[in-house]
Amino acid sequence: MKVLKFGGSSVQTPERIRNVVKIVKADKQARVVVCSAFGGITDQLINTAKMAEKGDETYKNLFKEIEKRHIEAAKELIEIKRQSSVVAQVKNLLNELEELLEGIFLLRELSKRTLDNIVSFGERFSCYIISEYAKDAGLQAEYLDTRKVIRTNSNFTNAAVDFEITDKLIQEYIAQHPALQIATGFIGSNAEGVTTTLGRGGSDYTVSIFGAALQASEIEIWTDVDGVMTADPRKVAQAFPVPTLTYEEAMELSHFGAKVIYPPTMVPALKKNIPILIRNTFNPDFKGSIIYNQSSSDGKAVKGITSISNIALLRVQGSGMVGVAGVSARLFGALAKESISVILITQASSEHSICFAVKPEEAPLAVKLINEEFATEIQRSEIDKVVAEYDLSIVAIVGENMKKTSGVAGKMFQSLGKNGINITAIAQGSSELNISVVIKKEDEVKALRALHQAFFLSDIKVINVFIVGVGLIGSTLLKQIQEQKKYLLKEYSIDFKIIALANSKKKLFDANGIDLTVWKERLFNSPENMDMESFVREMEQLNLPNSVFIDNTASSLVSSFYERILKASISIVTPNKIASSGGYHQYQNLKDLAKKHDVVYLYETNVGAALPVISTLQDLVNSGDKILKIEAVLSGTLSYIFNTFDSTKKFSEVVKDAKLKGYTEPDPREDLSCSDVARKILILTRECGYPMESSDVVIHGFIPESCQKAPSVEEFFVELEKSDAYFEQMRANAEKEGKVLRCIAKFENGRADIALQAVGREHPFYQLSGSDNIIAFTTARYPERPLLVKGAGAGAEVTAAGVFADMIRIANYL
Ligand SMILES: NC(=O)C1=CN([C@@H]2O[C@H](COP(=O)(O)OP(=O)(O)OC[C@H]3O[C@@H](n4cnc5c(N)ncnc54)[C@H](O)[C@@H]3O)[C@@H](O)[C@H]2O)C=CC1
Ligand SMILES: N[C@@H](CC=O)C(=O)O
Ligand code: NA
Repeated sequence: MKVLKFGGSSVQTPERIRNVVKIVKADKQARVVVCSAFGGITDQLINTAKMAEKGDETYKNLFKEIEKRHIEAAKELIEIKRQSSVVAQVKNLLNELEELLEGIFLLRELSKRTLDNIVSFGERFSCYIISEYAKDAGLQAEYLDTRKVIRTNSNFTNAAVDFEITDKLIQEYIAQHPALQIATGFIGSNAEGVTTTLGRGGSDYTVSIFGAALQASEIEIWTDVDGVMTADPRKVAQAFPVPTLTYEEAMELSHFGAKVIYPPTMVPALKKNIPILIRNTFNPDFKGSIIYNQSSSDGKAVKGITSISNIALLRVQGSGMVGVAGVSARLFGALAKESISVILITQASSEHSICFAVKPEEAPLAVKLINEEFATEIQRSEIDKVVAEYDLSIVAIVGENMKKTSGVAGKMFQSLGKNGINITAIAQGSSELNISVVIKKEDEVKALRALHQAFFLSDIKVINVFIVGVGLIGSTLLKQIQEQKKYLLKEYSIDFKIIALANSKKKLFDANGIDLTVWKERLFNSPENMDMESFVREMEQLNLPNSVFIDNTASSLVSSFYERILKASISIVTPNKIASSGGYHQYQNLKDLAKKHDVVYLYETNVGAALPVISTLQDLVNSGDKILKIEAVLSGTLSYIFNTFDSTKKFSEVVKDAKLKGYTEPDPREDLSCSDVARKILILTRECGYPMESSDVVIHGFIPESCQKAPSVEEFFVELEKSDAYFEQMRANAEKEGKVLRCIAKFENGRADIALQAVGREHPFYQLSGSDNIIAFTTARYPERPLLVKGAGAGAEVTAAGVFADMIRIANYL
């Protein structure tokens, strides 16, 4: 035998009622069906009564609405030949309600007793109409006004059930009434037969009472969600229903906001050990959640993540508390006197402070009470004056199996830490059913998402990506991400979600992720103009976990925001060399900030594009090797130029060709003037531990002064053409000696310089082609034959691939 309950949203409209009856009809074991008032009616009844109490005559309009809704529902649901008698019965009830309201209006008085009576009409209307419709639908059904069987005390609006009498009344009634009972939720009556209501959670409680009294095999609570969810789906989109949970887990989860079921309503079921199923009326084929007394064997330590959005934290501390008995008794006694409920408590074993959370609206009174209670100690400076901290949230993970599993707390704190979420207080009940942390309110949703990710989606790691710069490198990167998306998801469970894109003109944000097949159109058509300040602000405000910022520009304005971005606990990947080659202090500061905020700052493509140059150097240094010398060809552009330039080509043509092939900087003067190489060798010296500045790098430039000084890229090319003969001469001279030209950067004995050199066959840099870079590390461990890194050092594909590889490194770290 089963008992079922359908809440207000399940019986909101005639169409939904038809669906409910269909579900009931399909269930041969259903014995009692408890229903709530039609969705919204209870509140409307209360409002109507309150308006009448105030003498506001427009209460009559509200009453008319209530009247209309029920008569229309009856007309729509009941077959023609029985309609008039059912409508007449509804009208009788409505007349009774109308008279009651009139009485309130005349007397201007609304007692709790009267309010209970008024509110009871909601369930009486709905269950009567539903029972009549059920008959039409072919069920042998009857209306049960539960005031006949649920006996309570006279604590109106929140009456306590007398189980001894109630159980007996229910058992007798059901024994005498073989038809399916459509029973009113929420209401009962006292010993004198006066109507009462059961307080919060009303109809859930009713079905639990019936289930327990009848020793039902199951209690089904039909609602508008798929079950008890792993997290609030309005805050965590990936939340999913928990298949099984214990009564205790359900209570913990419900206590903290997941309002699927009101905890006390489970008590009768729990006492008789009756499973409670949570089912979705809008998705009846889904099996929902089962709440019973077996802890699950699926190995999942955490069942759900939940939160209380707004709390205040109070701290009572001082030397006068250490080892003194009775402090907490006085503290919580003072709060209890004013019925202030304490949500969470922590005390360190030093006994120096007690910290606890209350509702923010109760905090001022709590502060006052405590300061009064401990006035003497405060005056003697034994206890500090207590103050409240506001705008905080509690986030908790819940699960019975946590006590059997190690590392759960570690995982919780790690995932919060990595997302820059600071923990103000921690509490774990000794039952180990719940670990709660107090954090800033603004971090609540981020924390829920990060924890949900860590505990439930560990199979798929979503990395939220913000990209500025979608030129050559940026657009190639997007293409690569799109091509590789499926593979990364399948092989590594990494999901790069592009949340924002921008170029120098437009920006586009979409918290649901931007579809990479249409990013160009979307960015182009975006109504939002780009400015870095608002881009960063929006990124900060979104406050998404596992966020990564990608800078694919060559802009110093963009890199000037890195500091702020790292401080917001957002990792950075960039091929832009400006930050790493600016002031040494800034370079070091960014590295320190990344460490401090537990995020990652990667810039491998600053030198040699995707070639493992910086990481190799870091490995050498970190493992204790000593760098004696670095000699390198660090410009893909210059390498390409000198590998391609021969007697058949003009120098200026080859430079244009390099630009076309995507090797040059956005401004090719930077390549030709060696300032790009200077930046790269400077970065390498810094990675070796030398605090060098760009002015310390000596450049023996080789382009004529007129080119060097050209005020624009166009004029630069004009000047370059004028110098074609000069470059041809340089090349021919080298060729005569059997040599080739190479722009070589060198770092040795703390000194860095760059010069164009003619090298012969014996030189390790002689054999280069395309945009090859080569880097030779002579170290204590590689003294004679240096460690060489060689390969294409510029170009869109390799550079984007290097950026992508850094992103994957971060994804693996987060
Ligand atoms: N081409 C290559 O082989 C390599 C390039 N790099 C670096 O990659 C970066 C990008 O180079 P490319 O893609 O060739 O440049 P690009 O000129 O093709 O694209 C730059 C992008 O940045 C955007 N942008 C510029 N200033 C901006 C601002 N203030 N705010 C927002 N967006 C801005 C532009 O609108 C454009 O979308 C540069 O820092 C370059 O040094 C690094 C290694 C190799
Ligand atoms: N313009 C650069 C690109 C890589 O940093 C080069 O030519 O090497
Ligand atoms: Na590199």
